[in-house]
Amino acid sequence: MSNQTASITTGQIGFLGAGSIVEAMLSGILKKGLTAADRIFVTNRNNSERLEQLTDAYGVNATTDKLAVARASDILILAIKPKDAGEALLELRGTISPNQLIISVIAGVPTSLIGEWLGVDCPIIRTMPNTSSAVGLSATGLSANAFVRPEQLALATRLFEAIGTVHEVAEEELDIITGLSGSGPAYIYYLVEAMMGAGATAGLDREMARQLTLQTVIGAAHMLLETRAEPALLRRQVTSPGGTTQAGLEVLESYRFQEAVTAAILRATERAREMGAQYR
Ligand SMILES: NC(=O)C1=CN([C@@H]2O[C@H](COP(=O)(O)OP(=O)(O)OC[C@H]3O[C@@H](n4cnc5c(N)ncnc54)[C@H](O)[C@@H]3O)[C@@H](O)[C@H]2O)C=CC1
Ligand SMILES: O=C(O)[C@@H]1CCC=N1
Repeated sequence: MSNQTASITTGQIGFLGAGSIVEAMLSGILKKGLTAADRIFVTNRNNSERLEQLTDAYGVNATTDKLAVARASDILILAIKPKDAGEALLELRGTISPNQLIISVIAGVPTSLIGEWLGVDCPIIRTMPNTSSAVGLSATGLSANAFVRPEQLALATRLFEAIGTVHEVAEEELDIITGLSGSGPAYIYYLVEAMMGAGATAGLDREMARQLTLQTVIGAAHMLLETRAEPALLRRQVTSPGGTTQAGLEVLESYRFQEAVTAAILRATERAREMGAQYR
């Protein structure tokens, strides 16, 4: 089966911001053939070395002329930090027309505030992908404001479906999605760091500990997907009474592992809400 998807737009796609999430999205979008690299324009605050790096790696166009990119983009993807959003979008005031589609990946910042900064009633789709976009495995949530037409929502959905799964949600839920699956890859990497480190500390070759850990994570994810069984049931199937897993889980429980993970996700969600309010 081909990995390629038909091109989703003949127009120009601009990225305001050229950081980690943009690189992950570019990589996924181009791998899937969603559009030609020469239809993509990337811009950032003033780091021309970074722009050159993206041009070399992906063949996209890059410029520090943000206003030109904003004006010429049929789809403008906002990928700047929440703290920079106000300044950056106020700079674009007067350049955006209601015919353009704005897609934001900015954590915490509501569509109402983006529209206010841009000074125009335009279609805005707020999204929360994650960096697994680079390998076509993002878990993305998205929500459209009242100006988005059905075909624009369909286009954005196709764009994110090409780099992972998509859930359309109420806008308030995006803050939870930010804490859960936007930040989520970092929690998994943190666990993997600990597992690999423990394997090596206990005496395994580091590369072998890495391979065993990764295969364990992939295997567990596939078990959850393919059997559709509850994680608690799959956990019990691994846990022989009085055995090694029970001994290990008891230690995790003594460190309140589940409480820690729950608190982390709730705190990240709260932080998304704080950022939306803090930077307005
Ligand atoms: N990194 C991640 O896993 C994810 C990040 N996000 C969101 O994406 C946004 C970007 O995050 P990262 O890529 O991680 O950040 P980053 O720090 O790697 O990149 C930010 C980019 O914005 C540019 N920038 C700053 N001010 C600007 C301005 N005034 N005009 C134009 N460009 C400007 C910077 O030059 C840089 O290229 C954030 O709002 C974040 O919440 C969303 C999903 C996942
Ligand atoms: O850490 C952050 O704020 C961003 C949003 C989700 C992932 N990274």
